[in-house]
Amino acid sequence: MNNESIQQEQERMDYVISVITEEADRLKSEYSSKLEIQKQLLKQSSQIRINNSSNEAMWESSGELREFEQNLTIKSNELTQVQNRRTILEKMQEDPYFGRIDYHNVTDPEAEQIYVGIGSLFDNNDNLVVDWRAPISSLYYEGNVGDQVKLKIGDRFQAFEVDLKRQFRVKNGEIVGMIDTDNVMGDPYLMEVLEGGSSNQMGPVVATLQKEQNRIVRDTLPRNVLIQGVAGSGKTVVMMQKIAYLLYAFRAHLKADEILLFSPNRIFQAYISQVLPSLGEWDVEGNTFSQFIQHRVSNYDMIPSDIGENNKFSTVKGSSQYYDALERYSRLLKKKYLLFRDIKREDEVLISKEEIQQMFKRIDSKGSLAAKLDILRSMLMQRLDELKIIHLSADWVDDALQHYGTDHIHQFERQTHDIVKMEGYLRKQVVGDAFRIIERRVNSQGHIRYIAQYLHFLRSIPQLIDLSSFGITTEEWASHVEVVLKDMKKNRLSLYDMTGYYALLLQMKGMMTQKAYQYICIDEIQDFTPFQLRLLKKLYPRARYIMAGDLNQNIWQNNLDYKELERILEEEEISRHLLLTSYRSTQEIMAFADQYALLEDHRAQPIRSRKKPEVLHQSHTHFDETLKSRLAEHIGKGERVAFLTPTAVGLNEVKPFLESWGVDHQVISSDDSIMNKQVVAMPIGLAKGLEFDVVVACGTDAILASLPNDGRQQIWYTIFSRAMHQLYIVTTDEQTALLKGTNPSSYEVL
Ligand SMILES: Nc1ncnc2c1ncn2[C@@H]1O[C@H](COP(=O)(O)OP(=O)(O)OP(=O)(O)O)[C@@H](O)[C@H]1O
Repeated sequence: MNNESIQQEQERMDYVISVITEEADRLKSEYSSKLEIQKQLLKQSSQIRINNSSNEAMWESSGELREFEQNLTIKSNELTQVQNRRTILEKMQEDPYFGRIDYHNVTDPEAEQIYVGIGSLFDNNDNLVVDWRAPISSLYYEGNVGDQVKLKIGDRFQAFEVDLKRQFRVKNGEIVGMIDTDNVMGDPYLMEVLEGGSSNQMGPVVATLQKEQNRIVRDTLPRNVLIQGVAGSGKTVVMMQKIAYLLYAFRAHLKADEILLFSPNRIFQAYISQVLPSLGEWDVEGNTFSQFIQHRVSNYDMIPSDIGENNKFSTVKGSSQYYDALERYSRLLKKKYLLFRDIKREDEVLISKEEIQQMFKRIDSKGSLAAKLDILRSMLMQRLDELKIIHLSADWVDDALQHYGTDHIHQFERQTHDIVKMEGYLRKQVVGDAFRIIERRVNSQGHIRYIAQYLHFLRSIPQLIDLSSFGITTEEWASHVEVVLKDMKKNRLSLYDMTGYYALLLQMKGMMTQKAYQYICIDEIQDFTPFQLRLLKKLYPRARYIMAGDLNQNIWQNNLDYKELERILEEEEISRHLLLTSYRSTQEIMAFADQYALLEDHRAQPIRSRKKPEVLHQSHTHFDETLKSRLAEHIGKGERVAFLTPTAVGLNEVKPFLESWGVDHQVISSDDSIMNKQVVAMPIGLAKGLEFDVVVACGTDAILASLPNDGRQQIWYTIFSRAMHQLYIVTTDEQTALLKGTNPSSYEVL
């Protein structure tokens, strides 16, 4: 590339930056004046009062208030839009675009040119920068020089030929690298990005998004999408870019808060939290499934769980059979087994549970259990109205009247000028006050013993599910229910029971008000149980599902297979993609890790090479010194190092080493930690989806032996594939079971 072209490109970039700065300055003052208006409106809103001097005045003033509130919402949306655009412009001032494409329409030889960046920019009618998500920008991702690419522009397909593909590397508005790429060279900037260091936060990947990834990002037709792929193949990257793409492509109909994104844990959630904002998309709701359920069952604490603690009981509770059992049980509840409690005023039974049971039986409803319970609720409210009339002359009302303050009585007297009427009013008030709380309880179905009902459901499981197919005897199940009961008494529930309990609540209470998400995006889908997914489908039946996962990383042994997934999504179309190129780890790391992969056809195709993984035996005398000196080298280069163990128990082996070494480090053993140190130690359950420059895989054979056989390979595969550049494996001794069956030429022994 000659200096003249670099200079020309820099001149153009300088001009583009000046246009960006102009728009940014204009928006700055627009923002200030809009903010001022907003403040004024807020001030006014606090002064508005509903005029209730007459019905007419009340209607009029409440209409005004509504109009005022609408206006306020519009203004606040405008303010957010301006602010979002300002943030994008701020980023573009530093790095206005990353690519240029020269092309022509095959039916028209006139040459065209676009510059592609994270946002669009216009100078009068000139499109100085095209958003990476615009249809024409696909040429940057799909086209190599000389290629013909068919694109759907508007509603028709057109074919384009790429004449030039230029990539820029820009720092603070200066072009520091510029390359014209062709088919032969591949993507040199991609290699540069991949050779770079890892970070505490994932960034957007728009400049080097690959063709196969771009296709998935832009494929919006199918209702449901499943992105499968080997570790580090960019499943998360694609999912995040796809969300940003959807928000651009359907901006007229889709708002960011209509997308719900599930992450495997909160540490990962923090890791990806900046990707969408840096693409100009805020407000996508992120959640872990545990948080999602805990938020809905707030009266219980969730018992934390670790890999290997999942036992045969959780397998049952995560299964589709358990969900079927719950639905059958709910149908049975329409006829019998519902557990009610008396409706009482203090100690006095107003409506006994037997009476409620009779009322429920009398309801002839063809609808759901929830609908039948809703009818019951109305009947109970009616009954309470009758009881209120009866209670007007009750002794307890007489007693209450004795204790009424004289001021209160005088006030009524003044209003009525009639002693008999006054007493009537007072009695109504006393009864009304006493019944209000009872009515509220009935309204929220407080007469149903939900917790007891869930326990009853648990106890009924042997009649509803063939437990022997899960290797469980009826006696074992019964003693397990006792354990759950003990936990419930301490206000604790496992994720599995909390989910089951919530699903049963939904059957009884109906769907309650659920937000209408248009898209549910699930990363690490293999970590979900069939039960959890059926619950989500029940909650959001009309949502489209975008899912990413890798069965080789099924460390929780949740028994989800993709056939089951189709059934759960009710045979709706699922567009499947398989990504095999590994962008994260080197060829040597993946060659080693692949020996632990269960799926034959999911073999990684890495594109970088470095050193083979190195094995260190703890029993060797120089173990400590060797490991320390190796790691010190990495740390000196600014690389991030993670000690990863199969379970939290494994951390006990790592801690003494790190403490005696004295290196600044962080031991992460719970989901709510913030990862911020260069050296960390954590169990793999918390490192799902993360990556580090260097991984030290630790875990003695004793820990391994405590894990169920089935999940071990997936655990090791997941641990090894977190490493980008270098992998160390620490074993207890030379005869370790861990390396049995692996090819000795795939690693070095230190
Ligand atoms: N096209 C790309 N350009 C640059 N980097 C990429 C690209 N695709 C993926 N990467 C990088 O590869 C790494 C792995 O990506 P990502 O985490 O999305 O993979 P994954 O398939 O979700 O992995 P896992 O299943 O192990 O969680 C990240 O550092 C990501 O930034």
